Amino acid sequence: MSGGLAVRTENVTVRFGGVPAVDGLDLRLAPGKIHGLLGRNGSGKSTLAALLAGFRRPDEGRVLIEGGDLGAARSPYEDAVVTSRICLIRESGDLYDQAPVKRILDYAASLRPYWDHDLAGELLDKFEVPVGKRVQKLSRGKRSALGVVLGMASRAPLTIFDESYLGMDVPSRELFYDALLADYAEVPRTILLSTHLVSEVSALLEEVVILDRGRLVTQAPVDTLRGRGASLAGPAAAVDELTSGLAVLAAQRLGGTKSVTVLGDLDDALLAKARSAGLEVGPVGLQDLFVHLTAPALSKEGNR
Ligand SMILES: Nc1ncnc2c1ncn2[C@@H]1O[C@H](COP(=O)(O)OP(=O)(O)OP(=O)(O)O)[C@@H](O)[C@H]1O
Repeated sequence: MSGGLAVRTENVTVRFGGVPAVDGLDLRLAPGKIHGLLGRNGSGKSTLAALLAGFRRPDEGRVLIEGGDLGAARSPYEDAVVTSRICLIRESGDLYDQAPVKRILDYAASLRPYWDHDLAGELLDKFEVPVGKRVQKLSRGKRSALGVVLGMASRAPLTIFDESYLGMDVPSRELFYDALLADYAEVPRTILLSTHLVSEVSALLEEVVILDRGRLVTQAPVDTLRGRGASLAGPAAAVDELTSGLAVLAAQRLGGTKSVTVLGDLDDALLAKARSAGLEVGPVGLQDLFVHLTAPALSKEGNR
C-alpha cells in the first residue's frame, strides 16, 4: 500500500447541454488525508467524483492522479492501472442486481490489487449484510452497507465515497465512520467523502473542499476553516453585547442563555472579555460555515 495518491485538477470543466456542472476547477488533494467534498444539491460533487475516478473525461482541462506506485501524474480516464487504484462508491452502488453478494465480493477482489479479504468479512458481519442473498433482494440500507464494504476493503490508494452511505440508518453510519477511521489509521490512504451531512462527518475530516454551482468556494484544512469564526455561549445580554457589530452566522436562545456563531477574527481582547463575562468560547461549527459560504445571496455576490 502506497500511503495514498495525490489529485490535481487543472481548469476542469464539464457541461451538460451547455450548462457547466463543474466549472474551471483547480483543485489539489494531498495524499494520505481524509478530505470532505461538500456542496449543496447540484453543486457538482458527483460529477467531480466521476472525473477523479476516470468514469468520464472533462470537456476542458485535465485531471491528474499521482504518487504511490504510479509515480508521475497520469490521467485516470481509460487508464486501467490508474483506475485499479481508485475506488469510487456511488449511492447507486453500481452493483449487478442479479448477482449474490458473495459473487460481487469475488469480482471486487479480482479487480482490486489491495483488496483485504479479512476486512471485507469483518465489515459484512458488522453491518449484517447477508452474503448469500442476491443484491436485488437487499434493503436500501444493506445495499449501501455493501457499497461501504466494497469501498473500504478495496483499500484503494484513492477511495471516494459519493454519498454512498446515505441509505444507511444513523447507527450504521456511525459504525461506518468508526470503522473508516480505525482502518485509515492502520492503512493511511487518500479518502474523499462527498456529502451534505456536514455535521455528521466533520469530526472525520482533515481537509475540506466546498463547491457551489460547479465552482470552488474554498479549500482548506478543517482547523483553518474553524478558525474563521467562533461560537460564544452564555448569558444572553453578555453575548449580545460582545457580538454586536460582528457577522452572526447562527443564533439560538434558551431562556436567558444564548449561543451564537460569529464570523471573522476575534481579537484577544474580545476573547478575554468574553471569558471574564463567563462565556464559553469555541471554534465555529463546520456546518454553520458551510451554510454561510453556500448561501444563495452570498454566492451571487461572488463571495467565494
Ligand atoms: N448526466 C447528466 N445529464 C444532465 N445533467 C446532469 C447530469 N449529471 C449531472 N447533471 C447536472 O449537473 C449539475 C451537477 O450535478 P451533480 O450530480 O454533479 O451534483 P451533486 O453536487 O452531486 O448533487 P446532489 O448532492 O444532489 O447529488 C446538476 O445541475 C445536474 O442536474
